[in-house]
Amino acid sequence: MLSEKSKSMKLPRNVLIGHKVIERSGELCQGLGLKGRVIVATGPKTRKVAGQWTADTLEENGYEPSIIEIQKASHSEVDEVVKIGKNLEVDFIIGVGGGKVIDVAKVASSKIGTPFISVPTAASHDGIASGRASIIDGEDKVSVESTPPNGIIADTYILAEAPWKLTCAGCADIISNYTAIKDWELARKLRNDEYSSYAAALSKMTAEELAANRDSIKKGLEESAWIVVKSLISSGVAMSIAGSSRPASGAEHKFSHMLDRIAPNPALHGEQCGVGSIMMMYLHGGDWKDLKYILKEIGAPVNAKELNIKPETIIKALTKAHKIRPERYTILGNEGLTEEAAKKLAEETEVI
Ligand SMILES: NC(=O)C1=CN([C@@H]2O[C@H](COP(=O)(O)OP(=O)(O)OC[C@H]3O[C@@H](n4cnc5c(N)ncnc54)[C@H](OP(=O)(O)O)[C@@H]3O)[C@@H](O)[C@H]2O)C=CC1
Ligand SMILES: O=C(CO)COP(=O)(O)O
Ligand SMILES: [Zn+2]
Repeated sequence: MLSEKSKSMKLPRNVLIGHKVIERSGELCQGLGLKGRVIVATGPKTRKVAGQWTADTLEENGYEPSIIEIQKASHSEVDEVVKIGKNLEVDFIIGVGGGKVIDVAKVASSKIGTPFISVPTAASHDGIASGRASIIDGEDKVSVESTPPNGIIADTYILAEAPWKLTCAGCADIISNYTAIKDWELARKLRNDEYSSYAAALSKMTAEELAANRDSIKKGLEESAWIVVKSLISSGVAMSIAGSSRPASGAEHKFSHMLDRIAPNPALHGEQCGVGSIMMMYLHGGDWKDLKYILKEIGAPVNAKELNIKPETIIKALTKAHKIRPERYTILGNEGLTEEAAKKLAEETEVI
């Protein structure tokens, strides 16, 4: 009954995008009513690029920052941040870095119950703006529900200087929304899965916008960082609306997560999702050639060789991908692909 229906959505409140907006970190935090002590979680490289800068800016604005360097997205590092945060009685946490740093800071702030500000230094995937976090937990490395950032500071000057490969991976993560949506629609039809047409439309539109603007995505162009980070934020919001990663994660993500488990040297998250998306689009009977063309134009990998992953590992990942998060129904079904079908799929799409 409609009268009994309820839904809670947590979304970022203040988003600052632009050239050297890190200098306005204090202003964003004040706008959110934040005061006092803050942990600035950052990485060894990203500290030099933006972490120290953020801490200095906050200090100039009357905050008391303490910098913590994150090495790995692991539970022990989350626990360490939580411990330090409780000891210092911090008022909020800022994550300044790539996905690893953002996820650790996101989960730690959620555990302490403090606000969280996301300051991505690389436009590498859509976790920078979402309420999802991916922490290494033995075999398990899919995202889990956490708290979305209260604020986002996306400095295009920093993002444009990040390794270009990371930006291309972010684009591919967005392009993979095309197949994630197809899987979600399938699960709705076959399983009556909960579905949000708003979240699906936003996710699809985000991929379409990025594809339409791909000519402006070029190395060294600050405009590119704008386009990509806006898309990543939009995709993150789609996930927050849905209350799950469904709008941005389907069979192509299962394939990527399986590669993370079995490949000796996995490629970047978005790179693997992009290649997975080509193959899942083929299975859906969609225009996989166009999707491949878009990825190629962006400069993202489109085959096993470019991922630097062996063909046999690709086939194995295809046959085992359905075992990731089995409750999420996708084009891979409950049984997954046979080895022969997986080989044929990878060959026909020229992934191997
Ligand atoms: N929450 C979610 O929904 C999702 C989370 N993930 C997770 O995110 C992580 C991957 O994130 P990703 O961003 O690709 O990789 P990392 O955060 O591991 O960053 C990759 C490397 O790039 C460096 N780096 C980042 N920004 C810059 C910059 N501007 N200049 C120079 N170097 C830079 C980092 O430095 P440093 O050493 O300082 O960190 C690091 O060495 C994984 O843990 C993955 O599981 C992936 C997808 C979705
Ligand atoms: O990467 C994501 C969306 O792009 C999150 O997906 P998962 O929930 O599959 O980790
Ligand atoms: Zn992703």
